[in-house]
Amino acid sequence: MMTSSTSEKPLVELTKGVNGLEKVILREVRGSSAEVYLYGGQVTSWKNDLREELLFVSSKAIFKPPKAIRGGIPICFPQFANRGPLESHGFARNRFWSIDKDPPPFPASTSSRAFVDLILKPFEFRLRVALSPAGDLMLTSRIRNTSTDGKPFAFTFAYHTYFSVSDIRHDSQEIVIRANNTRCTYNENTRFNLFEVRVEGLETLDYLENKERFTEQGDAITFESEVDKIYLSTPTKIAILDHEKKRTFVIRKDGLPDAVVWNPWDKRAKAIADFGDEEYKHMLCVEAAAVEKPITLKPVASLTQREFSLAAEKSFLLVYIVYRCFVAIYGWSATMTSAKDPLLLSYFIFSIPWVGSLRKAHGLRTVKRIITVVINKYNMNLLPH
Ligand SMILES: O=P(O)(O)OC[C@H]1O[C@@H](O)[C@H](O)[C@@H](O)[C@@H]1O
Repeated sequence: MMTSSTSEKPLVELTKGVNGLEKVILREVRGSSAEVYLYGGQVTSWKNDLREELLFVSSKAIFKPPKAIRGGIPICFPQFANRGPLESHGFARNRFWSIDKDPPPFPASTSSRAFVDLILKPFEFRLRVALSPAGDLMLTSRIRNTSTDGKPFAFTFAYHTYFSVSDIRHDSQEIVIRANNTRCTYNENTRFNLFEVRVEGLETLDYLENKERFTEQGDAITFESEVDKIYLSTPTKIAILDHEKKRTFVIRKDGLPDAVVWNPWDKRAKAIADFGDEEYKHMLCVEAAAVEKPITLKPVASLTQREFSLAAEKSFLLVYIVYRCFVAIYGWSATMTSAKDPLLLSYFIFSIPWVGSLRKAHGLRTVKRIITVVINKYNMNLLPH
């Protein structure tokens, strides 16, 4: 399992973490790293090459059995939430896993040298956590039906990922008007905030909320209250855009059709003992999952493999705005004029001084609003499905 590097620190290191619990540190030469606790087989840290933490772990997390660690990537297995007779989210997240010294060969080839193989017995749940040279985090679960009673094995599953985000809330503004000694205030919840955290890839999909089925509206998902939704039949790629941190998380998943989106918001946060009252602002769970339809393994050693990877890409607000404007203008002119590319390009170029003069006359805020309205109106997704 352990691989040496030419740099000072090893690529894979087994060490002690909080409360003396064993953890494995994965490092890549460019500086990215990840940490995995054997307790829960749980990733608790993933840092990019600038050593910025990308996952959220609560300051109140209890690193002690039987409580699962609040944050990182707990694994929900063999039951998601309370959808069955077991404890909430199953037991994989509060059992001790072992290092799998002799894992069976991996079907998928990987260029990663920083990885660890874990196993949860007696179920034969094998987990590989790998860090790619570019700093992407990859988790692969291989689960075998080891039952000898000839029965199939059905389970639900989730990689319950807690992402670290700048501030999940919409930018709420209090406007105060004074007239004749009367003070009038109102809260404007600006849906036009370009800095909001948004999830793309789930719009227009069906979701379950409190066991009822709804359909998401056309816009990308933004947050202004508690969210606990299970999106169904989701694409293999979902993105979380966080312009304030200049970061886009790209989640890629295979064999996990659902995606759970969870943030407890202020009231529920207060009711969770191992979670800070204000911490909901800086976390967002987007979980690659199989919830609605359990995964069923036939009897006699049948095996399934479920993959999941995370990339954190730098995003630049200006480039994003320009891109979205271009896409919006393209969409508009294609509908209105059936114009061809050179004409579209000229629309785009001519729009730049127009944006400049609008800014002079009405301020940056108005320009931002107009741009966002156009973007939202045409709802051009950044990600191809
Ligand atoms: O407190 P737990 O058991 O870790 O669960 C946290 C949340 O996990 C989410 O995945 C569920 O959708 C929520 O319903 C749940 O509240």
